[in-house]
Amino acid sequence: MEVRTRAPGKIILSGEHAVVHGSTAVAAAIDLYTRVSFRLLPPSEGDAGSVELELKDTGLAFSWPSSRLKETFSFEAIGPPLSPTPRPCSPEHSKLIASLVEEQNIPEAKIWLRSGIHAFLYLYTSIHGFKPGKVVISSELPLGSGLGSSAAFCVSLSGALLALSDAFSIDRQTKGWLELELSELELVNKWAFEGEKIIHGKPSGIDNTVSTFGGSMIKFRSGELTHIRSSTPLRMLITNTKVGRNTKALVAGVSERVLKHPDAMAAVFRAVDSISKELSVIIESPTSDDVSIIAKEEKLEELMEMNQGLLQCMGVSHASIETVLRTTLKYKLASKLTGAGGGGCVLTLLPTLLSTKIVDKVIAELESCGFQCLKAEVGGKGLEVCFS
Ligand SMILES: Nc1ncnc2c1ncn2[C@@H]1O[C@H](COP(=O)(O)OP(=O)(O)OP(=O)(O)O)[C@@H](O)[C@H]1O
Ligand SMILES: C[C@@](O)(CCO)CC(=O)[O-]
Ligand SMILES: [Mg+2]
Repeated sequence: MEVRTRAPGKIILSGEHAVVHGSTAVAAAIDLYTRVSFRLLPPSEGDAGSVELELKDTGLAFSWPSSRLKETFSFEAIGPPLSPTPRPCSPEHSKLIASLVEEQNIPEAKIWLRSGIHAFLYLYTSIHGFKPGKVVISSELPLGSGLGSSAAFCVSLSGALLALSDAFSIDRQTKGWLELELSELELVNKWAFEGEKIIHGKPSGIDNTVSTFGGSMIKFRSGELTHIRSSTPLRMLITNTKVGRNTKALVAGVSERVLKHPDAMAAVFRAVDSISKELSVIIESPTSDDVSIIAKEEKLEELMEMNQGLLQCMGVSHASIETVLRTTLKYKLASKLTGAGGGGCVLTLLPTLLSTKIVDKVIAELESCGFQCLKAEVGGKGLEVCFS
């Protein structure tokens, strides 16, 4: 039996980084997905089989003989890797996994894949031990660009692994895409969070939570999710600066600034918290006509600009992001970075009454700078599962 899963990426409308330090953030799923297919392989005679991973986006495939995994994890200090409940990857466990990743000779140019492969091995062996199996992963999301590719990777992977485990009492004969029960989604989210810890270092959990549960829009603070409903659909342009960056390093950079300037940074995080709270109230506020829609969108634009200013204070903007901000401002459009920053993606609010002609002009100018503009629906389903 094979299981397929898909989990969405996300945009953060306000509160990235500050959310790691306890502030409120507002985010939504987008309709770009990471997809996983997984099947357990029958061991052949005289051979215990292998755990195989194919990463379609990079054209790379990896394989670990089950016997090699067994031998590595026989190290007494960590005990068997199988775990019925989500738990963090201990430093000893992490060292053993790092040695298994090391053996794979990942090309130097793709060394950034290491953390994802590390998370894969941790989740696979924790949920299925050394059982041979094959996992194939592909994504519509740009990787390492602020749209939550790491969370979509961990959620779709955890969902697929759990769907073929004893942890789920799901009817595997049902055809088509299924949404899981709340308790099953919660379990997926917890495992995905452990995977995100391996990739991000110190994640807030917002990305995996949005990817797991989806919904129209969410407010997130200290692990708590509240669904909010936008009274008018928001149109966002996503511009990928194509400048590569790494969330773990950016999150660590902000923590260093907190150590150096604790009072100033606490004030910055408080300001972000207020912005996110106000943003969520405005998003939910009813609109009756064009005048009230324009007023609402102007407030949202101002809050996005204020949040961007504070992200600059945190040291996570980038010259490429500033170029996008300057370009969209020429058309009186407000933008902010989304996700970890340092390059990656920028959000621009496209007001409801903005003409298609202007949108096309902005996109053409941004693309002439070498950036890539993406159109994505804001809000949508979280993790889905399909058996075949
Ligand atoms: N489809 C995929 N195939 C292989 N590895 C992936 C895939 N998606 C994510 N990854 C892993 O996640 C890492 C990118 O995660 P990172 O958190 O830096 O960026 P992001 O999640 O796209 O952005 P943000 O965290 O700002 O939303 C990659 O380096 C890789 O290890
Ligand atoms: C930068 C950050 O706030 C969002 C990354 O999408 C990190 C996190 O919350 O885990
Ligand atoms: Mg990430």
